[in-house]
Amino acid sequence: MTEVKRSFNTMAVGDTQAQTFDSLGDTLDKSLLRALRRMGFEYMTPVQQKVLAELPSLSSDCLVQAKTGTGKTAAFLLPAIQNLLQGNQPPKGQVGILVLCPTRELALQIAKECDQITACLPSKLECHTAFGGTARASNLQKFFKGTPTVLVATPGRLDDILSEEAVREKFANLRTVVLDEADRMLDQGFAPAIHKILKRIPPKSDGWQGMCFSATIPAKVDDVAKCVLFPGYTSLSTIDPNEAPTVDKVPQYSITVPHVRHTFGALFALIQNEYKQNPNDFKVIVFGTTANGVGLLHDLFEELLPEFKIFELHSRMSQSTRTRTTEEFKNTSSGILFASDVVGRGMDFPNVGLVIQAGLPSSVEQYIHRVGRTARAGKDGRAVTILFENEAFFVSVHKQLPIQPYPVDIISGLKESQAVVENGFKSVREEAKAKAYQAFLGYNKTYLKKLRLDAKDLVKISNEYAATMGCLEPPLIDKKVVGKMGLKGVPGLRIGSRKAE
Ligand SMILES: Nc1ncnc2c1ncn2[C@@H]1O[C@H](COP(=O)(O)OP(=O)(O)OP(=O)(O)O)[C@@H](O)[C@H]1O
Repeated sequence: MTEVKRSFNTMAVGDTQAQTFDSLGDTLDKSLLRALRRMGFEYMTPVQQKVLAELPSLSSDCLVQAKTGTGKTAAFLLPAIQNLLQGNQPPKGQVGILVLCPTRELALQIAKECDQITACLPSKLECHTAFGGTARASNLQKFFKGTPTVLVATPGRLDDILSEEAVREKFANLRTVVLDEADRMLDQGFAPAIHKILKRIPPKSDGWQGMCFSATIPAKVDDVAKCVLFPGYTSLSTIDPNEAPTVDKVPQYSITVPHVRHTFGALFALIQNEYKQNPNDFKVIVFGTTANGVGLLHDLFEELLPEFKIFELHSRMSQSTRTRTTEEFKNTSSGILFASDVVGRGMDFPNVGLVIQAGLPSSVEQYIHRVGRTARAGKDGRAVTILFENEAFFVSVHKQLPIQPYPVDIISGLKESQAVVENGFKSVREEAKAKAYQAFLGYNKTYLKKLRLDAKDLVKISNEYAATMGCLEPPLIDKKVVGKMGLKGVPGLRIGSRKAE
């Protein structure tokens, strides 16, 4: 196999010059070094250098923060695997390293990197995955038949399979637990599953190593992280507290359009303008706010931009299609991916040159992680966020983000681009529009205060959004859904079943 040199040698750790992995002959097993060379990893990235040099021992507990796309995956896999190789292998068939991460796509990506890192070991070190959307029974059968020394899992499925005693027994000799995207793993969404998992694996007092990694570590995560870290754990960061938390190499811009309906036209004009400036290997991710909103953008832009390869990735797709599309977009040299936050964190799509966020990001952390899908592994990238007036507070509130107004005038040409968009919408299915309309209402309902809107205004702008899509009247919404959204009695909604239409 040829060696591809993908070097981070320009990235020093503070004042220290980047070092080669080969200089770690005393720390890392020769087979791991050989595999790293094969992967094209010659120099350590700052976070890899810090972890491998500054951890008191390879099995020490740690909380590690480093910017997106700077090699955190290898930074946790290498010490954990090396620790096993130093005589700490669990008995055959037992799980030694458990990695928890938020999405299925990320679990597969981490498992792939683990396989690459262990590829030159004299005997195979198996890495298994466990995540939802796949056949539970056949997955478990593979797990029991094989020797899953490493398991990369999402919390829901792991919690589910740990209800079986035979599965729990596989964890009796655990050496390391990693929380990748630790802040996400410990937030309200995942924390209940994580706590249940922690009750079902051996207690922390058994001495397993805890490792928490993320590009964003809010102060409060420190408290929660303690459930996997012993007091006195090592805290490492490659980010200066006065520095912007996003990758320095990414110029970040925003475009504020007067009304939400202009978001489509602005996105169309922006893509065209960016393509004009950088036509070679034009590889872009456009993040939308909801899965159905992303589905709609995908359907629309497939009509509007037939000359581009268009992809979509969101939670309303089957797992097999998600996995296939992830691989295709990883391997393509150009194309536009319309995505929801299922790929907002951790995913490594090589050579994405531009990230666009259409609509309000759900949090500043989410913004930072999405921007981090570009400028990875030392490459360049750009990021543009399109907001409508009520959403523009995002830029003024988060002054730590180096966001500038987009340097090209998109607004004065909006009329023409809107006309093209409205024409494109004629070919989009009514069902896709209705779903996007409902998702738009639901998403923005949770941000009413920040958007400085009341429920009545929200329905009004949602109906304008529907009109832009070419809906002659607002799509019907089920009475139950309206109740769940807390919009009962708000004027302007059309209540009823779409099935009956
Ligand atoms: N030492 C290295 N030399 C060259 N390339 C590297 C090195 N370490 C990692 N990479 C590459 O850099 C890219 C980003 O790595 P990785 O996905 O681990 O980043 P990350 O810090 O975990 O990002 P995120 O915060 O988005 O999860 C990957 O393509 C990976 O193969």
